Amino acid sequence: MSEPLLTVADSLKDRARAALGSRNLILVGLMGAGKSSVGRIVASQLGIPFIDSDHEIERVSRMTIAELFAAYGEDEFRALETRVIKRLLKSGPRVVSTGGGAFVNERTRRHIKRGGLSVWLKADLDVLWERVNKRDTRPLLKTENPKQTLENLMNARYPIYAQADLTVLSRDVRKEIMADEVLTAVIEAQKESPAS
Ligand SMILES: Nc1ncnc2c1ncn2[C@@H]1O[C@H](COP(=O)(O)OP(=O)(O)O)[C@@H](O)[C@H]1O
Ligand SMILES: O=C(O)C1=C[C@@H](OP(=O)(O)O)[C@@H](O)[C@H](O)C1
Ligand SMILES: [Mg+2]
Repeated sequence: MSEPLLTVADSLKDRARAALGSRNLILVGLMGAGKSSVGRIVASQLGIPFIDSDHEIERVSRMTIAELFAAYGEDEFRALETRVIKRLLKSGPRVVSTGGGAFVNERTRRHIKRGGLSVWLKADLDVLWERVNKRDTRPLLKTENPKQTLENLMNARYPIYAQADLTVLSRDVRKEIMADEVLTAVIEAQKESPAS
């Protein structure tokens, strides 16, 4: 009797899982890029735990991100974010979705670079804006002109996100398709650098 053929989708998951090994996969990029929602799908495809650093920060502090910014300011939030991400990356494999400012912070970036394979979900301004303007939970966008603020953040941060190991273009396609593209990028990276 012949062996059942693996479906294309199964082989994508399996190949990505093998390529990742015991490393963590860390999603970085601007607000609205899809780190939290795509990261969750990627983890479930890979069959490994998913953690969103913002959710973990909210869990340990018992405050929302907005409350933390309001009560302690951005610098304190960044210090807490560094500690939480350092701890989350201590063991793997996991998919860790970070908040948009995490990779921009030098200390946090160092932990991410050491802690696994980083993926930048890169999107253009209109895609990001369409997504973030539907919710008012992001303290950095509570400005007179939030779209301009987002554009300023893009200009300041994109050269830094470009230091991530991999880049995947985040566009208006289903989140499942974005997740498959992340898996494909993990496989491709392994082909280019099999020792890693
Ligand atoms: N590929 C996508 N297509 C449509 N909507 C998306 C896509 N990716 C994310 N979203 C939506 O955009 C918003 C921001 O996504 P989220 O995952 O929270 O981004 P991030 O964590 O990078 O800020 C959410 O409402 C999410 O459902
Ligand atoms: O870009 C940033 O500095 C931030 C992004 C947010 O996460 P998302 O990128 O998941 O929205 C959250 O960590 C906080 O509001 C600060
Ligand atoms: Mg998020």
